[in-house]
Amino acid sequence: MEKLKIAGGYPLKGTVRISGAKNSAVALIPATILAESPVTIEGLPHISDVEILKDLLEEIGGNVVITDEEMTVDPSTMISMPLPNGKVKKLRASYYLMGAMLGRFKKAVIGLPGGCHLGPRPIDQHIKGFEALGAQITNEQGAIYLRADELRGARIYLDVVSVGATINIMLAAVRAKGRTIIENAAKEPEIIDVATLLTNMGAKIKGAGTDVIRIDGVETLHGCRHTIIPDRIEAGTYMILGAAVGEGILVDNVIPQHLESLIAKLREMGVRVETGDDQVFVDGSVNLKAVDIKTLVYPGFPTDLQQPFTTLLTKSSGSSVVTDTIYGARFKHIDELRRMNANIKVEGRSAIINGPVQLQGAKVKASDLRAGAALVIAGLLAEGITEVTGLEHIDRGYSNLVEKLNGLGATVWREALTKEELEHLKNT
Ligand SMILES: CC(=O)N[C@H]1[C@@H](OP(=O)(O)OP(=O)(O)OC[C@H]2O[C@@H](n3ccc(=O)[nH]c3=O)[C@H](O)[C@@H]2O)O[C@H](CO)[C@@H](O)[C@@H]1O
Ligand SMILES: C=C(OP(=O)(O)O)C(=O)O
Repeated sequence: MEKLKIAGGYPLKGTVRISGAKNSAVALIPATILAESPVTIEGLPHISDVEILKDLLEEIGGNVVITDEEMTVDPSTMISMPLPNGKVKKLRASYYLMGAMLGRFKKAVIGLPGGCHLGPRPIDQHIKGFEALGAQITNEQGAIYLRADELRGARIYLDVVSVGATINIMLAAVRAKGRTIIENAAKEPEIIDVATLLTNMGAKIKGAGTDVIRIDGVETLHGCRHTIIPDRIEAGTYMILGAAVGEGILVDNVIPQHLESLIAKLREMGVRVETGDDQVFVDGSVNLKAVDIKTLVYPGFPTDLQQPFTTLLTKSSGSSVVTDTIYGARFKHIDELRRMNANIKVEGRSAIINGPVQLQGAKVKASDLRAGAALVIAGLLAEGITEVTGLEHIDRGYSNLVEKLNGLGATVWREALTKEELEHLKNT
């Protein structure tokens, strides 16, 4: 196991290129199960979620080849192998195996998903959708058993706007008989990306990106080639970092429209942000004003940027309030930021940040992926050396992090944990 060491307190500048979106990749890869011939996905991020999904597709008999940023999946030899335990527990998106295997094989056994611990993360809306399509579902010892004689299109109203449920229902419904209508669907760009892949595979989908999606089921789906959209959360993380320690950072390969809520907030703080067709320039060498943020479903401020943004607010003058309406307990990074001298209080679903403070280097632990991003930015802002453990979380979602940061002039490196540190981590 390793830790990340960061020599903080130095300004960064230069260009960083954003990788393909994690939250698209982790749905596109399971979607390949639905095809009858090979599918190639381009622009893959180098992240552990992708590696685990590759292994899971191989476990069910798929032939998967990855060369750098491209994955080709031949799904023709796949079978509906039960996956009740093991690697499915390591990521959230293993729930997409349910929709895809139900769509193709009309049966699946998938262990309940893992992913970031952000408080309760139920999948009742996924189950409600599959049942409406005609599946019988039971939960036995932590695994979901799904079976259908046939899938029939249905009108499904989501009680909660859910990215995962919207995509999962879409995955099953493309192979159902007749029309499915998903109402109160989520509108995140990753949903459009998955619908684009499925459409290129021969599916009939209208309305992805709006809150009503119509799917007309088809008999077969075929292979195709697809390029993943840029990761708006990775891009947003580097934009926040640019505002925190940047003296001019160009974030390249980004769709600026996907980040309008963040751009508006950065400008409200006084940060200079300029947008091009597929680039965003951020200059943070200014005094930052305190602002409030409230996370919302897309196109509102993304919950996945809340934690990194909290770090930025430690540098701004005044009192800022961050409210997470999606995950009310997504504040595990706060205790670690406090160790680094941040002045933050948590009250219910909100964190109140008083700034500016000069963060100090410390030994901290990432409890989840974006907590990790928050601590890395804190380490770059802090005086002295910061050591971040819990890298397995960061590796789930940040492609080539060390290389990208050092490319901007940072001094960041990975180091093996000592025996004492390993022992200490086991006991905490
Ligand atoms: C792999 C992936 O794409 N992960 C993203 C996805 O997670 P995920 O798809 O798990 O998140 P959802 O959009 O489903 O969750 C949104 C809210 O709905 C609730 N809910 C969800 C499903 C359900 O059946 N019942 C229910 O009550 C959740 O507890 C949460 O409060 O969207 C989240 C919200 O933008 C992001 O933080 C995650 O990065
Ligand atoms: C919460 C996240 O991921 P996941 O849903 O995969 O746990 C995230 O990407 O911030």
